[in-house]
Amino acid sequence: MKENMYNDDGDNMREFQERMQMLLKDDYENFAEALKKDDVKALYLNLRKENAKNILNQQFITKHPYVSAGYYYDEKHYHPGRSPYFLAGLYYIQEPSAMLVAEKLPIEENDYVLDMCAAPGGKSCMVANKLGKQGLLIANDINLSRAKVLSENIERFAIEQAIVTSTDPKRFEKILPGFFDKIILDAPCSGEGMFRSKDLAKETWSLEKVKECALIQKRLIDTAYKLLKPGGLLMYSTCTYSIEENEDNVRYALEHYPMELMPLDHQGGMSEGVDMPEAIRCYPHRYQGEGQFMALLKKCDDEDKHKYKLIKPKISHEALNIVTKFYQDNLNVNVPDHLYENNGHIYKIMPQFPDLGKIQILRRGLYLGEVRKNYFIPSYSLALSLKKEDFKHYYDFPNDSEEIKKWIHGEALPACNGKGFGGILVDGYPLSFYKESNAIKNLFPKGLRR
Ligand SMILES: C[S@@+](CC[C@H](N)C(=O)[O-])C[C@H]1O[C@@H](n2cnc3c(N)ncnc32)[C@H](O)[C@@H]1O
Repeated sequence: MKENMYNDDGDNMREFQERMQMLLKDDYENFAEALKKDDVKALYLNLRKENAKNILNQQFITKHPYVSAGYYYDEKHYHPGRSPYFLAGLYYIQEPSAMLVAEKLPIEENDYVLDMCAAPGGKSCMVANKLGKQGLLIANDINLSRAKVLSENIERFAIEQAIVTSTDPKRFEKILPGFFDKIILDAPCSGEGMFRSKDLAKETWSLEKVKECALIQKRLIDTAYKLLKPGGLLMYSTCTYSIEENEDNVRYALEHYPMELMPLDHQGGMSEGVDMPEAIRCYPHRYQGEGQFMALLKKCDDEDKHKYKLIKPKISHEALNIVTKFYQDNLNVNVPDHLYENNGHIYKIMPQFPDLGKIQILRRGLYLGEVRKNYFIPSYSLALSLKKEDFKHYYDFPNDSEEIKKWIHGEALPACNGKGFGGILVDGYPLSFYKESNAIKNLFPKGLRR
C-alpha cells in the first residue's frame, strides 16, 4: 500500500488532483483510493514459442481476461523478469492496460505496420505475435538510446519481419506515403496514468507539459495520416487522462482529415472516452491496470498509388560461402534466401522490406551474426529464432540448473567431447550458441550477462 499520493507532493499534484476531480466527479475518491494501492504486473507470451505457457509458474499467474496471450502475475512471489526464460524470449513484461492497445488493433497477417513511438517495444513485440511471414513491422523511436533498448527487445523476440529505426517519423513522409495498413501512435504524453508506478511521472508533471505534449501529438497525427494507406487504421494511444492529449486530439484528426472514428469494444472495467463512446479509457479503480487512453481511426480518402523502392539482398560470395558452411555444419535448416551484409554483419531480410534511404536503421530483419576473416560468429537472435530440432548439437539444461546460472553469468562449461557450434537450451528453448573445443565456450551476449 502506498502513502497518499498527495503527501509531500508539490502544487503540481494539487493541480492534477483538481483536474481529476472535475473529470471524475463523484467517482474521484475511488480513483484516489486506487492510487494508494500497488500497481499490478503482467506479461504476455511470445506466441512463436510453442507451449510457452507451461513454463510460467501457474501458482502465481492469472489469465488476462481481454488479452489473448496476457497474464497477470503476483509480483510478491514471482519474478519472471529475472528468469532465464525471459532471456530466451518466451514473454514480454508489460503493464496490463498498455497491452490492450496492440490487442485491440485488428492486425492481419500480411499487414504493414508502423509503430511510430515504439521504445521500449511492448506494443511492437505484441504486433509481431500477429504478423505472418509476408507482414512487416517498422518499429521506430526518435530517441536513439531508447531505440537501442527497443532493438534489444525485438532481438529477444527474434522478430524476422521487423526493421528498427531511430528517426523523426516525419522523415518517412517522403519515402513511405500511404504505405502502412496499420499505425500505432503510442504518443509521448504527460504520463498521468503512470503515477502509481513511476515517481518520475509525478515529479515532472505540469499543465505546461500537458499542453506541450498535446502539440507534439498533433504533429505526430499529421504524419501518421500521411503514412497510412487509404482504408488503413491508426491506433492513437496515451497513458494519460488529460482530455487535451486524448479526445481533443482525436477530434483534431477528425476535423482536419477524412478519418472515421471506429468503435472499440468495451470489456469489463473499460470506460468510454469523454463524450466519445467509441474510445477507451482505463482507470485504476475500474480496470485492473494503470491509466490508458486509446482510439481507433480509419483513413477514408482515396489517393494516388505510390511506388516504393524495395531493398535488395546484398552479400559477397565469400561471406555467403562462410555462412552456408556454418549452416551446413551446425544447423538443420537452410541458409535464408535473402541475406543482407553490412560491414560483415549478416541479416536475414524479407522481400517486402522497403528501402529506407538515409534513415538510421538499428536492425534490418533478423541479425544472423558476423563474418570475420574466414569464419562466422552466430548471434543471440539467430539462436532465439530457432527450435531445438534446428540445431545439430545442443545441450539442454533445466531453468534452475547450475549450468544455466553459470551460462548467464558468462562462464564456460566443461567440454563433453563435442566440436563446433551448437545451442544452449533452457528446458528445450534456445538461449544462445556455444562453441566447443577443449571447453564449451560461452557465446551468450556480454551485455546481458548477470
Ligand atoms: C509512451 S512511450 C512508447 C512506449 C512503447 N510504445 C511501448 O509500448 O513500449 C513514447 C515514446 O515516444 C518517443 N518519442 C517522443 N517524441 C517522439 C517523436 N516525435 N517521434 C517518435 N517517437 C517519439 C519517446 O522516446 C518514447 O520512447
